Amino acid sequence: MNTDNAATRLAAPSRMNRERVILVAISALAVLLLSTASTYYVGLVAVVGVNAIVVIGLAFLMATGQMSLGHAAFVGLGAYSSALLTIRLGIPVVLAIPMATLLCASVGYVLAKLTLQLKGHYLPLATLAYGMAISVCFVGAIDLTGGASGLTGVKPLSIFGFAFDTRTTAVLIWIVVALLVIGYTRVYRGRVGRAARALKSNRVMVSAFGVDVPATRTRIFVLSAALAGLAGTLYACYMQFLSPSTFSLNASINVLIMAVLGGVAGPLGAILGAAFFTVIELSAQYVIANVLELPGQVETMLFGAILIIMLLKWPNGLLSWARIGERPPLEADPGHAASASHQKRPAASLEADNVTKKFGGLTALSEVSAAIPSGAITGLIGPNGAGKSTLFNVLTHVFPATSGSVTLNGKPLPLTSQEVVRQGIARTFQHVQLVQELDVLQNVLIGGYINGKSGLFSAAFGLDKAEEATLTREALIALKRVGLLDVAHTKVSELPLGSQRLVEVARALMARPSLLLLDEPAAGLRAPEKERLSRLLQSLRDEDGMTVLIVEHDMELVMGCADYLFVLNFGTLLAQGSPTEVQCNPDVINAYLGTEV
Ligand SMILES: Nc1ncnc2c1ncn2[C@@H]1O[C@H](COP(=O)(O)OP(=O)(O)OP(=O)(O)O)[C@@H](O)[C@H]1O
Repeated sequence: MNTDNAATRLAAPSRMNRERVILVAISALAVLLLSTASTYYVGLVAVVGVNAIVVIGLAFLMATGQMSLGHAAFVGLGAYSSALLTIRLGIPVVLAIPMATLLCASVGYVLAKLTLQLKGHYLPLATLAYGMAISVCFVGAIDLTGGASGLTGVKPLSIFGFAFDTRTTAVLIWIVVALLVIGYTRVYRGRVGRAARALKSNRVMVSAFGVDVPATRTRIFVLSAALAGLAGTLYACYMQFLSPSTFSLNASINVLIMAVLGGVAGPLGAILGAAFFTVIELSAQYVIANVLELPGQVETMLFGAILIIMLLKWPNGLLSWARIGERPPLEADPGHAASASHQKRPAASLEADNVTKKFGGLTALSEVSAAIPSGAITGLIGPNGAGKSTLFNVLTHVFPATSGSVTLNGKPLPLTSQEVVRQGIARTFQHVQLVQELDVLQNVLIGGYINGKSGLFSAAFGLDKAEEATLTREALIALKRVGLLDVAHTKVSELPLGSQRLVEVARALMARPSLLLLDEPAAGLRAPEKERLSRLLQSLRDEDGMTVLIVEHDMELVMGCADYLFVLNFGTLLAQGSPTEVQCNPDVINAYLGTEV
C-alpha cells in the first residue's frame, strides 16, 4: 500500500474545525443568556458551568485510573479563600481568583504526595478522608467562614472598572468552560494525555517507554485540584454567599456521578454529565412535587432510580451514546510520511554477568552470563518456564537481579526502566500490553514519549502541533514497516492477537532504540506475517544497525533470522552459539528441540 495514499485516507478531522464548533456553540449560549433567559435559567446554567469545570478536572483524573471522593473540598477551598482574600485583605477579586486557584493547586500537590502512593481501595478512602476533613474546617472555622450560617458579603468580579453582574458572570463561567474544553481536548490527545490514559491500564508498560508514573499522576491530580479551586472562585463571585453544605461529601459524590454519567473519555462528557445531572434532579423535583404530589423524600429515590437506569444503559457515560468521544489525533502530512526516517543510534551491546533472580523460594535464573552481540539478531530460546522472560525483565530493569550485574555498552544498566529506554533499549511484552480502548496509531505513539518534550501546558496552548506531526509521521512509518498501516485508526481491541503483537513492535520502534527486545513476537502470527516479521528484523539489523534480542518458540523463524542463540533451561544457560551449532547440540536436542530437528 502506498504510504502517501494511506496517510491521506488516514487524515483525521481537523482539530481546528471542532474547536470552532465548540466556540460558536458557547458564544451562542452566551448571547442567549445575555439577552433572553430569565434569572432562574441564568442561575441554572451558571451552576452547570461551575460543575462542568470541576468535572473536567475530575474526569481527566479518572481517565488516568485515579479517583477522588473529596473533590468538593477543593471547590470550597477555592471559594472560601478567594472570598476571604477580598473581604479580609481587600485584595481585588481579579487577583484573588488566581491566588486561590494556586492555593488549591499547592494543597493538591501536598495531598498527592501524601496519598498517591496508596494502592487499591486505600487511595479513594484517603481522598474521602481529606475531603471530609477540609469540609469540616469550613463549618468549624466560624470566625473566618461564618460556620454553618455561611459567609455573606462575598464580592462580585470587577475587571478594569467593569463590574460583572450575575448574567455576565454566567457568561464568563461558560467562556472558561469553553477554553477548558479546548485546552483539555488538546492535552487529552497530546503526549502527556496519551501517557496518562495508558497509565490506567498498565504502569509497567508506560514506565518502559519513559513515563515517570508518580510525577505524571501528581501533575494530573494538581491540575484537577486547581480546576476545582477555580470553579469555586467563580461560584463565589456568582453567588456572593457561601454555605459549607455546598462543599460537603454529598457534593463530592454528585460531581463524581456527573463525571461517570457524562463519561470520562473526553471533556464534552463533563458538560453532558453536569447538565444531565441538573436536568434529572430538577425534573425529579418537579414530577414529585407538582405531578405526583408526593413528599420530598420520594424525589431522592426517583432521582437515584433514574441515575441507575442511565448508568446501566450507558455504562461508559452519555459521551459514548452521543458518539462524540475519541477521534484520531493530528493528521499525518502525506507529503512527508514516506520520507521521514528514524534517527540511527550506534548499535548497543548488552551483557548479563552471573545474573541470578529469585522469586521467594523459586530460582528463575541461576548465574546466567550472556553477552548480546552488537548489531546482530540474537535468539533466546528454551522450554516453557526456562527463565527467558525473567531474563528480559532483568535486562530492561522491570525488576532488579537478586545478584549479578547487567551492563549496557560497558556501563551498569540504569536503575529505572525510564532511564533504560532513554539509553536506547525498547521492548515488547510476552503478554500484550496495549491500551485496548485506544486506536492502533495512538498506541504506537505512546512509544514515542521519550522523543517528545511537550507537557500539559504546551499541549493546552496548542504548542505541540509540530512535535505531534513529527511523531505521527514516524508512527505511520513504523506501522507501515510492520504491515499495519491500513488499521492505524482501528481500536486495538478489534485486532487479532497476532496483529496486536506487531503493534507492540511498531510501538517499540517509536522509541528509536539501538537495542530491541522482542518477547515472543511471532505468537499468533500467520505464515505470511511471520515472513514479514523475519524480513523486518533483518532490515532493522542491516539498514538501521539495530541490535535485536528475540525470545521465540517458533524455531523456523528463529533459525531463519538469528545470527546467534542462547539456550536457557531451568534458569541456567544450557548452550550458546550459531543456529547451526545449537541445532546440533545434543543437550539442546534433549531438553528442547527434540529429535526431528
Ligand atoms: N513475577 C514472578 N513472580 C513469581 N514467579 C515468577 C515471576 N515471573 C516468572 N516467575 C517464575 O519464574 C519461572 C521462569 O518464568 P519465565 O516466564 O521467565 O519463563 P519463560 O522461559 O519465559 O517461559 P515461557 O516460555 O512459558 O514464557 C517460572 O517458574 C515462573 O513461574
